[in-house]
Amino acid sequence: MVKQTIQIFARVKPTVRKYQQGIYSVDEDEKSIPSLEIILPRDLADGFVNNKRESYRFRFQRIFDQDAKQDAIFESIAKPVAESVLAGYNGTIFAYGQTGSGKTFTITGGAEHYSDRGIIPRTLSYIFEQLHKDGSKMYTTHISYLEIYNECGYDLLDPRHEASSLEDLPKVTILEDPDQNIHLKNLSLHQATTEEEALNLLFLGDTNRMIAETPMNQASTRSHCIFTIHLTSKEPGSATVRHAKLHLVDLAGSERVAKTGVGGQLLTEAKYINLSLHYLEQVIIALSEKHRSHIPYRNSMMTSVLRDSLGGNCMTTMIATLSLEKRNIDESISTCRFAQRVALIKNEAVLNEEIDPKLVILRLQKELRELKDELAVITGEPRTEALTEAELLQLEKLLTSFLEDQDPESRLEVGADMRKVHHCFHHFKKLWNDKSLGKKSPISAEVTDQDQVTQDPFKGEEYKKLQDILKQRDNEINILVNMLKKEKKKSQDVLHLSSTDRSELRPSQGSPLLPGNPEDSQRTLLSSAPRQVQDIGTWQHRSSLLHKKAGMGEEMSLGRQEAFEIFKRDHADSITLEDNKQILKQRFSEAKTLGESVNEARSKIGHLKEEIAQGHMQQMDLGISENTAVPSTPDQREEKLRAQLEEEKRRYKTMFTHLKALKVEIEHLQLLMDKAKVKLQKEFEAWWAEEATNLQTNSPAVNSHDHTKSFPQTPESQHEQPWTPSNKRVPERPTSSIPLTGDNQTDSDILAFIKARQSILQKKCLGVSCLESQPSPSPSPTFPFNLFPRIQQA
Ligand SMILES: Nc1ncnc2c1ncn2[C@@H]1O[C@H](COP(=O)(O)OP(=O)(O)OP(=O)(O)O)[C@@H](O)[C@H]1O
Repeated sequence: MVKQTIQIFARVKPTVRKYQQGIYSVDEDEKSIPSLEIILPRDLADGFVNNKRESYRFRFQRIFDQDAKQDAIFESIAKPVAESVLAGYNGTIFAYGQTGSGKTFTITGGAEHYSDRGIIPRTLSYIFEQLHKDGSKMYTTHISYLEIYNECGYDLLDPRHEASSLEDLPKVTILEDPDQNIHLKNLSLHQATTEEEALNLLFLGDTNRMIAETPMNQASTRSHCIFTIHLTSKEPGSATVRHAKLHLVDLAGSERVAKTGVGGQLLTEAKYINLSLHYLEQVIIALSEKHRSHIPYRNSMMTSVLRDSLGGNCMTTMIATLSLEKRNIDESISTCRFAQRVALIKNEAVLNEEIDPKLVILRLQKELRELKDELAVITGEPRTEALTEAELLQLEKLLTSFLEDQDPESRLEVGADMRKVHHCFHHFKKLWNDKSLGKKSPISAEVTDQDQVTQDPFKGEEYKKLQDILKQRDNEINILVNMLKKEKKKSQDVLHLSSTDRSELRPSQGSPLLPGNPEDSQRTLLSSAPRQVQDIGTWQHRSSLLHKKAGMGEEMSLGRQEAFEIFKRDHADSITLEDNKQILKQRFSEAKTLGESVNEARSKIGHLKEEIAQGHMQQMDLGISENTAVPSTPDQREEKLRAQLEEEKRRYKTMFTHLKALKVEIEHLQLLMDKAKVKLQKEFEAWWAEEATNLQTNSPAVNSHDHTKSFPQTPESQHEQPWTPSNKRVPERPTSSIPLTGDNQTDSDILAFIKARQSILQKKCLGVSCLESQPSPSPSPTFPFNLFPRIQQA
């Protein structure tokens, strides 16, 4: 058992103005416990009661200041927890802090750069690396991903549901057994045999979370997410199985108080934005107070799920995320106070071991059999059913070893089963009879089987019967072999077909290791044939899921497509997308070159082996023709070849390891890009819908169903006749004719597109030459909509 208090760490998010003067200081003197001092600025302090303290000091295991990178966070915080999980203990890491303080960034990571990977992907990578290295145990890994919103649990990984809102996801409920163990009904567990499979699950869950969120339920802000890695390990031959769970928790934003209109007074506890965080705090308070017998875990779903992590069987770590800007000082102090309380909680982690249930069942079955036999002997009701073939075989073995044993003291143990006892007697009788027959006619021992057949008509019949059975078995075996051959051919065809499909996807594919187009094929890099089939499946599934989720399944009209292209081009994320695309291309070309070298090394190894084998053959031939002994020590040439072979193998191994690492990076980058694409699509859809609604309410052209009404197209005409919701001049003064269809949806699509194009053109115009021709352009002269909010903000 390991007794440990919950470890607390602080992480300060980079502020816009780096290190705001005098707001906080970090004391990380090696001799003392690291502490964070938050200093209330004078003006802020003045506003409160007179005896208000001006600075607060909080102690943490470690404080990560603004420049701390994700790899440092993983090394110091997550790696030790992952190690305990690998050893068989439960672990939890949870991030707590106000909205926007960096919880998601710390737990999952940022979507912009590969180096921004958070604790979850890095932990998965570390765990799979360790599992791969440790050949002494058999491991199985499962993943689950739970979201809790408004006291309801949702399964983010359910493969049958393609959610468009949170309610579409399967609801997860809590069940408690008599031993007070919590079970989550409806939460699916997915086996992941590789890091890649586990990352795909993380990606699926994150996409579900993003798609399901609505403006009312800003998923990451208002909900809690628990990503769990379930690890089972067993030593070969051992009956003991170890189970360990690692919860990686991204809590909802912790801003606990809202400002009321009256004097900015803080609201009371009853007005917590997030009730379950309030209950979490109550559990923490109860646990940190001595002599409290009742801990109110059951008050909320989140505390019930995390029951073991808080004061139970778990190694738990908390990361307090802080956004230390002037306006966030209250929240930051409150987060630190919460952490100080958490640090008082003691956990007792034990190894979760149990005997393999399958072995227990086998043992109990054997015991039951023996007891039944004994009972039958005692009650005088012997069992009448015939012994099974397996039982007879086992008995024959026992008899043979008993008879062959020269020790006069040896015993024949057949248990309390009368059928077996009878069988033994029968066997002995037969032996006895055979022996006495043998004594009577010693010649009989020399008689051949065939002779016996002709001599004894009864035995001849048996012999024929046996021959028939043998023939029958031969036929059966032939049929089965044919079937097997057919199956093998079928599976080879499937593999061949899939790799052909794949090569069609990749126009410039040169070798199985070298996919041609980075955009759609790196994911399968390096995989062997059966894996490739599986990879394609995963990728196609994910890709179609994505497209369906983002509404890309429906065909876009040309106008909408054009608007989407413009939206995409001008979107703030497009630079990141482009950057990642470039990095991806670069990585892919590195992988391609490396793949070529790996292939080269592989064929070189093959050639060297062949040369060595040929050398051997020549020596053997020589030995045979000259009738001399083959030299037992290798000659110089062979030694040289062997040295080259070793060198080539080393080179191959190094390059292969590098290639594997590149593959992981490429896949991660692709996940990031996929995610960014979904986000973009989603934002576009939202914007499009909003524009369409606005147009429907504002435009008389649509409302009146006048098919001949039209819309201005050129920026020039716009400048002459500005269109605003109030003057609605456009339909009255058409400058070009765009016929509308009369169908509300279609018309609003057309109108929204035209508006979008106008706005873009206008922006371009404002940005370049029109500034010169227009004496005083208004910042948003004609367009009533906020077309690209991000651009305008920028
Ligand atoms: N350490 C950091 N370095 C760089 N960027 C960061 C860091 N921490 C947070 N950010 C950025 O700040 C923004 C808000 O962070 P994040 O979404 O992680 O906050 P959060 O606490 O999870 O908020 P919420 O409660 O709404 O989920 C994101 O754009 C994120 O990329």
